[in-house]
Amino acid sequence: MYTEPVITIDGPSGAGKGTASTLLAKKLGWHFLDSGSIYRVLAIASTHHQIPAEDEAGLLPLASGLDVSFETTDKGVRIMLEGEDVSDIIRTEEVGSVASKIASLPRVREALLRRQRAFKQSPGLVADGRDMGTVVFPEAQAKIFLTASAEERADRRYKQLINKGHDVSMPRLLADIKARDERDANRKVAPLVPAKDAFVLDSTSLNVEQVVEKIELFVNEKLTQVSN
Ligand SMILES: Nc1ncnc2c1ncn2[C@@H]1O[C@H](COP(=O)(O)OP(=O)(O)OP(=O)(O)O)[C@@H](O)[C@H]1O
Ligand SMILES: Nc1ccn([C@@H]2O[C@H](COP(=O)(O)O)[C@@H](O)[C@H]2O)c(=O)n1
Repeated sequence: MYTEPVITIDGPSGAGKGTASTLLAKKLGWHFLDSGSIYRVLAIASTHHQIPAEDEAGLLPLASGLDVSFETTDKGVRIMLEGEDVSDIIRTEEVGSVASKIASLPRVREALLRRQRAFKQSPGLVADGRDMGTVVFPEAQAKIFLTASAEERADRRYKQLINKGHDVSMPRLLADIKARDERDANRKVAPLVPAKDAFVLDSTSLNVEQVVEKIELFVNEKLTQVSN
């Protein structure tokens, strides 16, 4: 039976997954799923509704009925929560940290599965996250696990946030990233691990173009194997 092709790019925060996935999806003309943004939006919604990040039963209805939409505008894709544009505020490390606490709750993850799988549409999907290749799209034709040292990732995030006018402290950022890595990698459900059949790519000393080039080589090889 025909099924739309999927490329997954998983890895820790700041490894460059979103950057590489967006470029790849654009080149292929495929859809793109930034699954982390869904956890981040849920983190904002939990704050709006005053539900603590540990309250799984309280968060469950919020996760199941999350009123999030992705709207394409002149300023790129805007992420809307309950009609409000949250594209910028979801990017802070504080929101990432709450998202990572919420993401450790098994029933919340389960409730978000269908929403993520709905992104798999013709002509294909590039999906970025932590468990895209292991849990959400285990059938994906090409799986990449993109990583980089924590110091390099913190440095990239620092520059990104400073450019957006945020006030950030580098030692705090590095500590937050390490804490998030630890939580994501050690949770019981869908931990941050490379899929068995993933291409593991360390981008610490690679620029964006080099990363995309290596991913494209791997993807082309995989997609050719599938079509033969
Ligand atoms: N290879 C690279 N070299 C230098 N900077 C990079 C590289 N890849 C991405 N960046 C920059 O690092 C920052 C973080 O990248 P990006 O948002 O793609 O990471 P991510 O893995 O998707 O993070 P998260 O999972 O937290 O969303 C961005 O400012 C991006 O431009
Ligand atoms: N597939 C995913 C994607 C994300 N998470 C959790 O959300 C946090 C924020 O993700 P970003 O990619 O936007 O940084 C992340 O730290 C994870 O805890 C996830 O569990 N699964």
